[in-house]
Amino acid sequence: MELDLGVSLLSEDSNPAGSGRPVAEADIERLLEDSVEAEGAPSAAPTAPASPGLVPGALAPNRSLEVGPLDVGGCSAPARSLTPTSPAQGAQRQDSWALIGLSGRLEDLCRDLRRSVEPGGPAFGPCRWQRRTFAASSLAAASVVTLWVVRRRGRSATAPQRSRVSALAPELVKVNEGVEDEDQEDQEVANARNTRKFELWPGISDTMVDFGGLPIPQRLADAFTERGIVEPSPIQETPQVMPKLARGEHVIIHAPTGGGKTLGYLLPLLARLQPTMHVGLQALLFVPTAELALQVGRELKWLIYVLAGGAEGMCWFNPQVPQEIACQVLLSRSNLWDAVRQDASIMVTTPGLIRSELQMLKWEARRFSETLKLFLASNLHTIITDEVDALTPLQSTVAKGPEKVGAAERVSAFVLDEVRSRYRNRPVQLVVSSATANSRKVGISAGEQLVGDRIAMKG
Ligand SMILES: Nc1ncnc2c1ncn2[C@@H]1O[C@H](COP(=O)(O)OP(=O)(O)OP(=O)(O)O)[C@@H](O)[C@H]1O
Repeated sequence: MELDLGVSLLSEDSNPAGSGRPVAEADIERLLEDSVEAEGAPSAAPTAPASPGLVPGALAPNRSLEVGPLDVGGCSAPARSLTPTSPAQGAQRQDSWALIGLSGRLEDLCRDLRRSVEPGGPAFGPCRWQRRTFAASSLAAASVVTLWVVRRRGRSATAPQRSRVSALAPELVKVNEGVEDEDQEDQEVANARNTRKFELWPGISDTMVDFGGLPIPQRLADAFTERGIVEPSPIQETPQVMPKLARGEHVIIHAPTGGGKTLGYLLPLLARLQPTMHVGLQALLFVPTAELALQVGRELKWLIYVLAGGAEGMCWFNPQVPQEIACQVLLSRSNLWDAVRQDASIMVTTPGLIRSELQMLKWEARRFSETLKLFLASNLHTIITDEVDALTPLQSTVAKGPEKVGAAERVSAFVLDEVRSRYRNRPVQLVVSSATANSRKVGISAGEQLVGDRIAMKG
């Protein structure tokens, strides 16, 4: 990890040449100016005291605010004096700086910044969604990043660094020093990055019974009994599977063929379907072949039928949606547009199909490409890759053609990029299932490659 991450973070929004170029003093100045100009009406009056050195209330025109000097990852900004030209600008600037003094905001900001510099983390997302706060507090935020990166390298911030940050915003130093245990911090950061807590089974008022650590509605347990499913299979009752999936954590499920992996990932997925405000998939499920897509689709449709309360039932998580359209199995490119039109919640498909559609749209119709991006990313919270060994480049030597090589990763990366850049860095749960018992190692490393984390599980 580079020490100048803070600088890149600053440059992401402000630097048209993209990240990486050191931020010039003019960029920092422009960020501060932008934050004043872009905010329009003054923000709500801050309820906590402003940072030391700031007088409460608006900065009067011609009254100066002293900032710096600051050294962020090798880019030094000398002390400057910012002078508002109107009372409104003064009020906004004062509010912006006062935001730095709000410890709740600060904790959020610091957490997001830590997340963004975590290796493999969703780089730069927070700059966009926290633009207001971030732009307003760029100088201080960059200092936090610098401090934190120094901590990650096992060294303390230098005394001059500390005193500069402490002079600028003492609360930032406190927040940084508040976390003593690095392991605990890492765990916290990883959890915050990966998980998104949902109410399970929203809209279902049945009694819940336990199935492998996951509460399931009584109506489903009864239907299982009729099918001869009276207790969870060994992989289904492994604590690392359904309870973790229900919490939104990434999981690699590895068990021999017929071990019950499919049900193991489908139940938590169904439990996590949410009422959504707008159009778009909630879960994308990749399988290597059309036959498998049909098989998984059939299982999903049966589960949805039972959960919806039989033939006439609507979707439990959104009573305005008929159960027939909740899950779509995509077997041809035209099916994809049916799924978009019908606003499916779960799509089961082979990644090659979506990939070829995306490629076509790139050349043919940017307008449709926007629609598809919206459909794929606006509500997405889960990507499941079944039979991962058959879908990754680790198998590329035996793959039949370029379309099969890495399509799952490419589509996942495409969708994740969309989610990160447009939807406030919303975490997406990644689930990987591998059945090839005699190539456990391949399955796990392929899974890790897709999930982007070292996660192994017993099973
Ligand atoms: N707990 C259970 N008790 C009894 N039968 C089960 C249980 N869980 C799943 N099954 C049944 O076992 C069969 C195989 O399950 P499933 O398809 O989920 O296995 P899998 O591990 O996903 O296999 P594959 O690797 O082939 O995808 C299915 O018919 C399913 O309905």
